Amino acid sequence: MSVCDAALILEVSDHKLGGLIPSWFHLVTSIIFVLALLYAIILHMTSKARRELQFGDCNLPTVVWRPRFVNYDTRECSTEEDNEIDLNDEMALMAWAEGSQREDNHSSLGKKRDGRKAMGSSSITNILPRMERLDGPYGMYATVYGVRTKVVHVAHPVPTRAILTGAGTIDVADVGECSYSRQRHSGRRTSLRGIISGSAKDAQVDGGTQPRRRSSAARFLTGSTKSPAYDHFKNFSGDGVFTADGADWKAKRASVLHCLIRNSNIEETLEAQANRSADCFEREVKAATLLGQNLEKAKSGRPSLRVIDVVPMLQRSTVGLIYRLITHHEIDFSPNLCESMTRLDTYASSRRGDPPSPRSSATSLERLVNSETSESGRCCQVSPTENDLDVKSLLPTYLDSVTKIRMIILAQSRSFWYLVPRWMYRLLSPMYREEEKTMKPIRNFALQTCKNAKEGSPLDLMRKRASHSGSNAKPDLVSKDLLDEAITLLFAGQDTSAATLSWTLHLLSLHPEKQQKLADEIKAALDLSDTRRVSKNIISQMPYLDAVIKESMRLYPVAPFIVRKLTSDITIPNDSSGKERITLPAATFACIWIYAIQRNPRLWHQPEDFLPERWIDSSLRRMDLGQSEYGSYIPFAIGPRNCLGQPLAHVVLRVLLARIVDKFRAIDPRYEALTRSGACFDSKSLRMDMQAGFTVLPSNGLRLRMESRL
Ligand code: HEM
Repeated sequence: MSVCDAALILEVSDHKLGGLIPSWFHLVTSIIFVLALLYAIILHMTSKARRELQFGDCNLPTVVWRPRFVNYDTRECSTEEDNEIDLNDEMALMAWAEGSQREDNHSSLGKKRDGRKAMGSSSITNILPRMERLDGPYGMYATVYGVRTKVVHVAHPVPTRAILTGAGTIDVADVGECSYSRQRHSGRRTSLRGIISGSAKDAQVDGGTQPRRRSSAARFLTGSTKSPAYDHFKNFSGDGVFTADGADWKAKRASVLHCLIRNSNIEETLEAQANRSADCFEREVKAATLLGQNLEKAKSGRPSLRVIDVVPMLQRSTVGLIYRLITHHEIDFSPNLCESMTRLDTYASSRRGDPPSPRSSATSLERLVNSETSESGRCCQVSPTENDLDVKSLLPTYLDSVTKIRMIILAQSRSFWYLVPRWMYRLLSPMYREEEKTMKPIRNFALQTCKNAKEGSPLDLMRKRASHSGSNAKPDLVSKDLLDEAITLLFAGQDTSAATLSWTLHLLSLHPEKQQKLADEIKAALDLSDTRRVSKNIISQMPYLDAVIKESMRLYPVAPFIVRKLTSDITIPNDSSGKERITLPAATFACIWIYAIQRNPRLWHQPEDFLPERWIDSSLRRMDLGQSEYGSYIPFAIGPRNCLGQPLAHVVLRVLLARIVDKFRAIDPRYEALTRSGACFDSKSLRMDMQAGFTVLPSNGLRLRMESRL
């Protein structure tokens, strides 16, 4: 029955009743009718999409997923709850540890989170049990998101390879025996048997004897794209290389690679800059520890354990690194020691009633930090220029804002607003207003970065290339393309490295014996160099360092999932029979759960354990099917849109971690208290939650005691 029919019936009955039905009644009934009709249309579309995924060639268990009417929740940033126990207070910690032993609830600290968890980390951490329950081919399942957006969830290397690189897809034109499109990957190929069975066991490197496709067809391409799955990033990174698509992306990626990564002296620059960032981190940790100890003494008269949150310190040192790399503007972003000491001095004097003497205290702290810092750990403090001051003053709000924007963007993609047109989101959503407010400091910082870029620096070189110069931009103006790229590179270069190092320190603090093993390896390697600076050459002599970083990125890939939209049907063999096929239909979104692939028990032996040895010990290596099947370990993604900064990250992570572990012992006070109390506990229970952003940091920071090794 149409709306007109309904109106006619109402009119007729109204006529019969002699016009007794009031006009508001007509209005209300019509509205109800239209809404019911709309609902029926939505139901029809949703079930059609569901049928497409559930039956036919796709054949996946499918659930309908309703987006939430949520706004971004600022409580995500709150640290109050985790500060319930003062980690600086030894007595409180011991009481907690003893209490935990009695109640066996030592996981409560750092784990007690309410409904907020449901927004982000739980959907990442629960993905494997959900897949297990639904039992689809390769563990895949599908969701209809909103009305008819089809999403396939993947945590297995076979569909992952097919989606991200095009490898392992079946030529649908072939009948009878299956033939497979395959590609070279880092010089090796996966075996057909492995692909068919879906088991990594059989997917060893082979000699490439399987049939190859003769004609060049779209199937050799990846068959997937980022657009429009990443449109909700557009307000953040605009048309930078991360979000651009098609020819624009190709030109931008080529430009960034040319100007930043393939720069002739990038290796030396990177090594020097990474060591400089390590110097800054070291100085900051020492200053914060001393400052905190003095503050505590001034407050209570007794010494404290001095636990510090290392996440913002790592963020400052990594943002300094990427900033210097892309601008050639020499600056470090450590907070001013004098200012901090002045604050402490004023506080102490006000308690004593003395007049404050900021200068003497500031100088003494500076002297103390420098005296405790080895030759290599001293930052060269050049007198700041106006440009330095400008960009330094923007840094604190910049870092707060990038931390927050990660959560806003994720919240938006999981909300109702993701499904409506962008203009509607901009006009009506309070989340958009929050997003805009958060973007202002990010744009200001990136703008200042572009302005400070020196002649010959990567940003300056990009400014002169067609890909980034903008159509009408005057040479002295910053084009939108360049600004977008600066936002992209500053974020991609900083957030990912800081987060990876945070997770690595977190895991090492929960495994002191492995930390010691690493420190011994670093010491042996650095003892051979007179400066104690880490070079690429030294890195190559530290296999355990490499293994620790790999293992930490396996357990905590900082981009826990990535999304693509399929541009053509993707047909792969079904894992149960190998002869049947599954076709993921074009226009479907694929969510590749990197976090879940890298913890998949089908691929990894003791998947939840922190076991760096698995990367070195040949007998352990053999137990990990994931180590030999391409697509099982993908913290940097694979395919044409893999991480562009991977070569940089490789050096930065190793130099920084080696320098940090060489200087400090990272101690988790909770682990220490539980050990001292004699409790029997599993260190996994002390692992931090992940903050719900599109990249993941430890929720509520990472509070450690950084004890000097010297
Ligand atoms: C621990 C360090 C890093 C990790 C784990 C990491 C991880 C990733 C991942 C998983 C992607 C794919 C994202 C997606 O498809 O949604 C990606 C893309 C990207 N990464 Fe990284 N990254 C790291 C460091 C860096 C650094 C240091 C830079 C640059 C200076 C960088 C620049 C980029 C860019 C520009 C892209 C987009 C590439 C494109 O779409 O063509 N990354 N990264």
